[in-house]
Amino acid sequence: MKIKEVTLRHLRMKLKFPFTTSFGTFQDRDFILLEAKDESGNSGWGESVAFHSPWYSEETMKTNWHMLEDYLIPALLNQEITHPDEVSEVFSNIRKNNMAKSTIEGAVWDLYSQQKGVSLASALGGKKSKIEVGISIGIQETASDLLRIIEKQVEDGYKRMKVKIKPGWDVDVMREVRKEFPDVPLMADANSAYTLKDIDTLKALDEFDLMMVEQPLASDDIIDHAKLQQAITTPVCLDESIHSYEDARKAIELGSCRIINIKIGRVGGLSESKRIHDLCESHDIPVWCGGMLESGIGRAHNVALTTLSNFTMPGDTAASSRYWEKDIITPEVTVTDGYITVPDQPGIGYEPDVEAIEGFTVEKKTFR
Ligand SMILES: O=C(O)CCC(=O)c1ccccc1C(=O)O
Ligand SMILES: [Mg+2]
Repeated sequence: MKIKEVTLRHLRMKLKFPFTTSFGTFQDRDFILLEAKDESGNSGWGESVAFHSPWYSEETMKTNWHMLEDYLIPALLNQEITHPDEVSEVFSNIRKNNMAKSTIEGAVWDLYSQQKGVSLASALGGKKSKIEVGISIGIQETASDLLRIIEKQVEDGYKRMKVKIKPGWDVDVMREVRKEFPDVPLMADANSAYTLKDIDTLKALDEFDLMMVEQPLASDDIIDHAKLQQAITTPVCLDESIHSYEDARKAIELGSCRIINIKIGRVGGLSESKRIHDLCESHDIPVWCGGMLESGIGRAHNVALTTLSNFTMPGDTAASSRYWEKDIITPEVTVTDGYITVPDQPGIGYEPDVEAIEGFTVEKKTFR
């Protein structure tokens, strides 16, 4: 296969509800959508999960646009590719910028599976026909607001509740949640809001029988997390700290976590996600698929990845309607009794809604 043409679009979509984490609040979602065309004129789609601002990681929508326009697209255009795993070789002399790389690699995976006539899920080696999903709930004004939201999500069937925490919104809040929902599968995500000085607070979370605490310490750390994991009974899950197979290998070797959240963009694409998945599987480390407030395109890639066997814990890939008044794929991603049915059509399995995409487009550029 050869990529003959790439179109970048800057989209701006309004989130239904503001989403607050320990590092800031998201209201609008600005992101890049990438369409790659092969020699037969088929289109493959990829989404950059980089945010407008460098809060979650150093990458932003603009750094991704720059990397794609000036390095990644020129490197890949007209190159003969027989398998998407080769994309990372084409980019091997370009350091990091994983979310930018993943944007175009995802589109190549979509094209590849269309050409093979199989779903992206089965091209990746996934076997599940439905996947179990949970939901991530941002920091609220009051604990009672949080409790009402959890009540609604439990009613809607979501399989586990993830509550965002930060200093001052942690132990007391989790205690209230546990009191009202003693049996609900529950976890907390700190997005790096703590240090080892807060060890007593983090130890106090052990009382709530959490499935895990996600990324409590620094976004680039695996040493202190290993110390923390020694000191608490709640399993530590790493998100921000894992950018590659090598990071995962070292974290497992050090005992920095017992669970890993895989985000396709953060690790540079689906091929690397699969390698991390396989490594974790061989070490009995369960994985789950994280979310980045994606539109339908990124969401479809997450659904496909989650069909791999070691995705044994519910991920953050909730229904399109949780985020958007109108998504950019048809059908939208829907959740029934906590499950998403995996599409079996070739490629990502959802149809990009080009009219809706054009409606959200702020800027567009085509490269040949
Ligand atoms: O619903 C989602 O897409 C996941 C929401 C979420 O938890 C999140 C959202 C923005 C940035 C980081 C994270 C995270 O998983 O840490
Ligand atoms: Mg997280």
